[in-house]
Amino acid sequence: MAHPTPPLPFPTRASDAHKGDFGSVLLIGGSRGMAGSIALSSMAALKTGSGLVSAAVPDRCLETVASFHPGIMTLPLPDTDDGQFASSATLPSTQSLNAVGCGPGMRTGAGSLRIVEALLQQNDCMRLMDADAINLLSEHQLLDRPALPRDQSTLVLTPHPGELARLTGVSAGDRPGQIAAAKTLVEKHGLTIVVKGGPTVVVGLESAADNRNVIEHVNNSGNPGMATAGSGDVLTGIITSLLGQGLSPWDAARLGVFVHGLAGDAAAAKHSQPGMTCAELLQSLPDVIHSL
Ligand SMILES: NC(=O)C1=CN([C@@H]2O[C@H](COP(=O)(O)OP(=O)(O)OC[C@H]3O[C@@H](n4cnc5c(N)ncnc54)[C@H](O)[C@@H]3O)[C@@H](O)[C@H]2O)[C@@H](O)CC1
Ligand SMILES: Nc1ncnc2c1ncn2[C@@H]1O[C@H](COP(=O)(O)OP(=O)(O)O)[C@@H](O)[C@H]1O
Ligand SMILES: [Mg+2]
Repeated sequence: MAHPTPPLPFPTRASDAHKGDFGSVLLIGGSRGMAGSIALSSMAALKTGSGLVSAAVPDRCLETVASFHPGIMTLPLPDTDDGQFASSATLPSTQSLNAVGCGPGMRTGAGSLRIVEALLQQNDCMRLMDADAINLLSEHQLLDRPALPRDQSTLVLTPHPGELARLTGVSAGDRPGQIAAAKTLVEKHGLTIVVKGGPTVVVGLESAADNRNVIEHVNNSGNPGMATAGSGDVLTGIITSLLGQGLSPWDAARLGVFVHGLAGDAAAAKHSQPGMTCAELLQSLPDVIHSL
């Protein structure tokens, strides 16, 4: 069946390519009770082409996350008795990484705060913040801190309307107001924001370096069957994977939401909108990439 046109082609592979050509990415998050979230992100990164995928998780979640997929490498960080990052947890070195995705299922304790604060400083690395990483930006007004590096053009945020309401103060029901508030943040910090929903809108800068023109892109794939737990965690992995494969934040965000929506459409066609879950969304990724 014909599908909508992708905003750009999916990265292709040279015949002599090796895994180092497709990026090493790190997903940070999860907590006891929400280990599935970061596992979903990690599996989505693997299924959209990342060469190497590691998940940094609270120590006691390691076996759970590792057992979801044999391709996921795991990195245990110190944790609290209730299974979230402890205040002694630090951001792993980003030096050998091509992209980092942070936030799903992480909760918002002291360790998570430390990690997000450190990640904000790493503007030489492609980064995505979702879910609790965004909630920490809101709770502690981290984007307003004087120590924030001015250039955040390597940062992508993927809030759902509830998270964007916390970040901007504009209520989740006011879609035009939310998009306008996202544009203001983009203009101020140079970052890219994926305003999730039906349809998802990507807001970014025309040219991150020297041009402050804010532009938007409305995604044309996806369906309400995707309003199911874990859908957004899958998107986190997809966009992080594409960032790690060398796409710009603007391209990774646009292609990522397109592929995610297309996988949602394939999952709904096979399993129905009410019947599809994040598992079918994830499983559909290889087929839809094949169809591009
Ligand atoms: N398997 C897992 O471990 C899962 C873990 N998850 C994690 O659970 C934590 C909490 O995330 P949630 O997103 O559930 O909780 P939130 O409290 O952030 O979001 C839910 C609230 O946001 C508002 N909201 C969300 N979407 C909206 C929309 N389209 N229109 C209007 N209002 C909207 C509503 O007020 C809703 O009650 C995060 O860390 C997340 O990553 C979820 O991703 C679900 C799956
Ligand atoms: N009505 C809808 N139409 C299209 N896509 C939707 C719809 N509702 C939700 N989605 C998509 O599903 C995902 C939900 O993300 P999120 O709320 O973060 O889920 P979770 O945190 O449970 O993983 C987003 O990518 C969003 O765009
Ligand atoms: Mg989410």
